[in-house]
Amino acid sequence: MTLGPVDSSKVPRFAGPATFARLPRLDQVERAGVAVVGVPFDTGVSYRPGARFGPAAVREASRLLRPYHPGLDVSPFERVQVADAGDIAVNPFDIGAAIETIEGAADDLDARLVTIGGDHTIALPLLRSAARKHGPVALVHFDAHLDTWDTYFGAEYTHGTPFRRAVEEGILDTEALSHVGIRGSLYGKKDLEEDRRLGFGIVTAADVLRRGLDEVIDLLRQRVGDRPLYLSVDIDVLDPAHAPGTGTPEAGGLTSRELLEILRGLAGLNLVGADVVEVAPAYDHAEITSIAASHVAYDLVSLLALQEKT
Ligand SMILES: N=C(N)NCCCC(=O)O
Ligand SMILES: [Zn+2]
Ligand SMILES: [Zn+2]
Repeated sequence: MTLGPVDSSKVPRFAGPATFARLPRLDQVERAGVAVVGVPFDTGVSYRPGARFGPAAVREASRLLRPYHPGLDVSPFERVQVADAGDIAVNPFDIGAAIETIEGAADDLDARLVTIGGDHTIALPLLRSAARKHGPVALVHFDAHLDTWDTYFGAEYTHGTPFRRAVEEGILDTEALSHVGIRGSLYGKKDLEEDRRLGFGIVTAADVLRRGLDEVIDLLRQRVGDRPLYLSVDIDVLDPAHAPGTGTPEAGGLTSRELLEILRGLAGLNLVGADVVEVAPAYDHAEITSIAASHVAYDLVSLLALQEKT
């Protein structure tokens, strides 16, 4: 038996504290198989700040999530105990210290994690922790941006550089790395050359439109195979119409429907952890972005739940 969300037919959805999907806190359950954890950190951003308020906004926007996922035919919170592990208390003044804290907290949490950011810097310590448990992991990275740049103002640990650091550290399986949703201006053609040299394959936002969802899903599944897989979702992979509340928006992105369909197409892969990052609520309107992110997180939880034997 699992302890599920607060029953919305008994306690109105808009009442009470906002845990993710109104789930129990981690300290209210004996053990969780899947934990949703927040990382309120945005010291790594290159443009608009504000993703430190992402976890709180996504939890608020998650009040309307219901317990059955028809697209994946699963009741995730029955299939596995899911709990909200709260926020990791990270140092907002010291990026290195924050990275260390995130890595340690992820190691200590005895559950598969869906992490809510926070800016994209946080993917690096989360990948380190995943690789410590599973060995180098495959990555499907949804983003408008490559995030394989080298440095900003001489800084190595930023939201534009986590995946280059991860390849350098040997924590990614370089046979199985994909970006999805890439678009927008670059610093130069060499950005793409270096990204390819690191081992990444790119599905651009235009590819999603022109090649279509099924072909894209097939390609991603083939590249991942049965390797342990980490999914990282930068909410700016969505078009600014679908996610205005983010720090580095780029025109011409995916719809939330396309993103959710691709995620569902990855069901059955050996998912070991996931994040959704870069929600900056100050630029949001009518919770458009945080609702999209809460649905992404629900799909990620559901994908993890599906892997549990019944
Ligand atoms: N990870 C995100 N969202 N953005 C990276 C943008 C890096 C840049 O300013 O060039
Ligand atoms: Zn991005
Ligand atoms: Zn990113």
